[in-house]
Amino acid sequence: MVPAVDVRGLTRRFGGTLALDGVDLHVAPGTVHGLLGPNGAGKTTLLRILVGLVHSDSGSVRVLGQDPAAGPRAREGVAALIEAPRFRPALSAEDNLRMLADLDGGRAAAVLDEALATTGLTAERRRPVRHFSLGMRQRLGMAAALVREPQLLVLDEPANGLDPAGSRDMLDLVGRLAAEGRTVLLASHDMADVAAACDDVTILVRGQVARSGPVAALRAEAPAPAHLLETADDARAAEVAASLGLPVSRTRGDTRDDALLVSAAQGSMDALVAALAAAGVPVRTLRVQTEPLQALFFELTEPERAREPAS
Ligand SMILES: Nc1ncnc2c1ncn2[C@@H]1O[C@H](COP(=O)(O)OP(=O)(O)OP(=O)(O)O)[C@@H](O)[C@H]1O
Repeated sequence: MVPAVDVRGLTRRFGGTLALDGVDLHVAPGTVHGLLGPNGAGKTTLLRILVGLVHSDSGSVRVLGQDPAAGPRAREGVAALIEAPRFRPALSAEDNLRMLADLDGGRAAAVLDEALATTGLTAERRRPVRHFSLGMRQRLGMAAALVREPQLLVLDEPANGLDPAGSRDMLDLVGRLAAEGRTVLLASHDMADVAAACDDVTILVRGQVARSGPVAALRAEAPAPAHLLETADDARAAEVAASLGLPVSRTRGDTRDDALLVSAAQGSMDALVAALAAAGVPVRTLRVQTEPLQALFFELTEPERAREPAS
């Protein structure tokens, strides 16, 4: 099967900045692939190269088996939402879509209706876009990508500007598109979103791939996660944790100002809970505070900070 994205040794320099430095990226068809990285890591540059907006300096790039730099015909089947989409403010949502996608014919009307419905914009379709909020523009950007009926969707921070409900809807939409057999490559700063929505993830750091693989494998590789612990007697609980050699610090709790933070693997947490029970200290709350992917991300991007005890 032809990979949706096959990038090898990709390099791109802007003046003195090496934005991409020997990047390899493989995205299997029908999967959702997340691209994570701190500000300036090269995510947007990589996505822009994949859709032919920026050229590479060296390396090989194949998107749906084609070289995206070869021209628009080579990019058929690919649609993107990168940066704030631009629309004609005086035109309605549907007129903007019609114009952007250069739609005509019967099939086009059905595609347009479906794109508006999928992005939750049916009721707003006749409103001029100048009245749209940032989140509605983002949805319309997604609709504009969908009217092209892409096999591969390239999304740069698709939940940007969306409220929590909109952000959840966007994730659900990504899941539905993948279930239809489409491939999605999305850059995001939200680890929880990536962990929830993606099959695979690539972490870029300073233009290089720091890690790439299935989300489950990367989570398993993550350092011991921080657990939030609330008990009936935190002072005693801290002593019990310390006696087991577990790093413990104070933090703000879910239900009150004071709680404990214990960084340990699952097995050690099981032992702690048993020890607390034996010491007569009831546990009220115990949950993972840091998403494992986030812990791995911090270890890769800020190794000094990741090793500091939480305060
Ligand atoms: N057109 C450009 N001209 C000069 N430098 C650029 C250009 N585009 C990107 N860069 C630089 O390349 C590096 C990578 O930028 P890029 O936007 O790809 O990172 P990013 O991972 O998408 O960051 P963010 O999370 O902030 O969006 C940065 O140092 C940026 O300043």
